[in-house]
Formats: sequence, C-alpha cells, structure tokens
Amino acid sequence: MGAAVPASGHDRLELPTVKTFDELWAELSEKARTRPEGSGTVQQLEAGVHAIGKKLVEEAAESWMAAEHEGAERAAEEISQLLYHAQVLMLATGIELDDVYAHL
Ligand SMILES: N=c1c2ncn([C@@H]3O[C@H](COP(=O)(O)OP(=O)(O)OP(=O)(O)O)[C@@H](O)[C@H]3O)c2ncn1[C@@H]1O[C@H](COP(=O)(O)O)[C@@H](O)[C@H]1O
Repeated sequence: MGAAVPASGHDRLELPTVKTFDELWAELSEKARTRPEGSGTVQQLEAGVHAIGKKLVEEAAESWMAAEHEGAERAAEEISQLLYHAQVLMLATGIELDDVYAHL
C-alpha cells in the first residue's frame, strides 16, 4: 500500500460558488435599501409590480418548458431565475420571508 499522494493544483476541484435562497434574499434586501447604481434589481424595483409580475410569469413558463423539453440542468437554471424574480416581487410588495413562511 503506497502513501497517499498529496493533491496537486490540477487535482483540486474548483467548485462553483453557491448562493442559497437566504443569502440571495439578504443581498437583494440590501440592494433595495441602498439602491446602488447599476443594479438590475434596483431597475426592476423601479419598474414596479406589474413589470416584475410579468417577468415572474415568463420565468415560470420557461421553467416549465425547460423541465418538459430541455432536461433537469436547464430547468434548474430557469427555476433559479424564477426564485430570483419571486424575491424581487416580495421586495416590491413589502413582503418578508416570514410572511411567506407563515403559509408553508
Ligand atoms: N440571480 C439573479 C438573477 N436571476 C435572474 N436575473 C435577471 O433575470 C434575467 C433573466 O432573464 P432571461 O434569462 O429570461 O433573459 P432575458 O429574457 O434576455 O432577460 P431580459 O432581457 O428580460 O432582462 C436576467 O437578465 C437578470 O436580469 C437575475 N438578476 C440577478 N440575480 C442575482 O441578484 C443579485 C443582485 O443583482 P443586481 O441587482 O443586478 O446587482 C446578484 O447576486 C445576481 O447574481
């Protein structure tokens, strides 16, 4: 039995950074509060509930189509956008996470 070979730089996996639902919520809440220039979220909040709602429905349809025709990976990507737009709609409406969790 040989000794374990130390992992070289090539062997190390570069894992993508992962953002959780709660981390995204914290980030978007901060953007809504501080309104930084260049933020797409701020732009959407300024566009209002009607525009955000349309985007949410669009992402829901794209999630459905991806799940039915494009496979799990593409569906996951579309669902991530759906969750993002759901959070933007919550911020635009003044809804907190606990307001939603109360109904789960
Ligand atoms: N997770 C998201 C995210 N998901 C989706 N989107 C938006 O939703 C759009 C997705 O739309 P589509 O892929 O359908 O592309 P599209 O139809 O060509 O887009 P549009 O022409 O309609 O803008 C993107 O263009 C983004 O505007 C997101 N925008 C931002 N985030 C995250 O939100 C955080 C804050 O972002 P900013 O406010 O931009 O700093 C960052 O961590 C971002 O990663």
